Amino acid sequence: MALNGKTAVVTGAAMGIGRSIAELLLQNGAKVAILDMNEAAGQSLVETLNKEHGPDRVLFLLCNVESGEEIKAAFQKTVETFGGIDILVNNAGIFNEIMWEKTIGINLAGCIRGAYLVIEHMNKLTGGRGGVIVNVASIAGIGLLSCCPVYTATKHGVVGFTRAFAAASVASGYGIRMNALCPGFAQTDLFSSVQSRLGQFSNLAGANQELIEKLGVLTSAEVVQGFLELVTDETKNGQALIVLPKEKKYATFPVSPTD
Ligand SMILES: NC(=O)C1=CN([C@@H]2O[C@H](COP(=O)(O)OP(=O)(O)OC[C@H]3O[C@@H](n4cnc5c(N)ncnc54)[C@H](O)[C@@H]3O)[C@@H](O)[C@H]2O)C=CC1
Ligand SMILES: CC/C=C\CC(=O)/C=C/C=C\C=C\C=C\[C@@H](O)[C@@H](O)C/C=C\CCC(=O)O
Repeated sequence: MALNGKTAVVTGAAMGIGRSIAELLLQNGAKVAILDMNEAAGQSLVETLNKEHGPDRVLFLLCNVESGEEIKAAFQKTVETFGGIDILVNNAGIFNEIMWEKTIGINLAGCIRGAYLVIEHMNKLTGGRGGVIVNVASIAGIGLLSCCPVYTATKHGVVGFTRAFAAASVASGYGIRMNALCPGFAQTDLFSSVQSRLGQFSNLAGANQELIEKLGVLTSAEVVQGFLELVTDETKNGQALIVLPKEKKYATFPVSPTD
């Protein structure tokens, strides 16, 4: 899929990894709707991006991904403004083992909510032109992080959802691909706040620090290297792309237990 002239929606894009994804999409000729619950950061980013990329290519929409109504309204506004939705990036996420139900509601349910609500705009069976969804998961969606069982569960959930949705979409003829981006640690506000939000297993902060030192820390700009491949390469569906400071690789999964 060539990006020039396509329309993308990126959740949680006012800052961090989502912001870098929005910038990359704009640099490649796409129009972008930035959805976020941080209105001040979102508005300020749109002013900056309008100056860099010209008017009428970026839209900020206040949206909490915990609300299906707000996501639905934001998608509708995007379609009215840009004429459709070709790409959805479910990026909004939090790290909070103390408020663990909220973590599930945003990281996992928010992703499912976004995907199910964008189907009506993309589904080839109902007049849509197809599209691609990228879910921002984490390496914690492939392996474990013992300091944060809930965060780990949400990201494993996102990877499982991605693989099953991708297969279901092919089997149903929707014309919608879905892939997961799985970065290691990245220098963002979420990363900086981890120590104060560990909750039940805050005793394992030291082990987490050792893992951070072992794996290294990415910049947001480095994280999104590989993102374009998941969007543009039509052969990529149901894939999970791991991004670390020194390598990028696709995750491999065990064969079906029933084979
Ligand atoms: N920073 C890291 O080390 C890693 C982050 N990730 C994932 O990347 C994604 C982005 O994380 P970061 O950029 O690090 O975080 P961040 O905290 O820097 O940015 C997250 C953005 O999402 C927005 N947001 C949060 N809750 C929201 C909600 N309910 N509705 C709408 N917007 C909401 C925030 O306002 C913020 O603009 C998350 O899904 C995170 O789990 C994955 C691997 C590593
Ligand atoms: C603490 C979370 C901070 C930021 C968000 C995030 O998603 C970061 C993920 C970064 C790296 C995850 C690495 C996971 C690696 C595992 O697959 C194993 O290779 C690690 C093996 C043992 C770790 C044992 C332990 O966690 O104590």
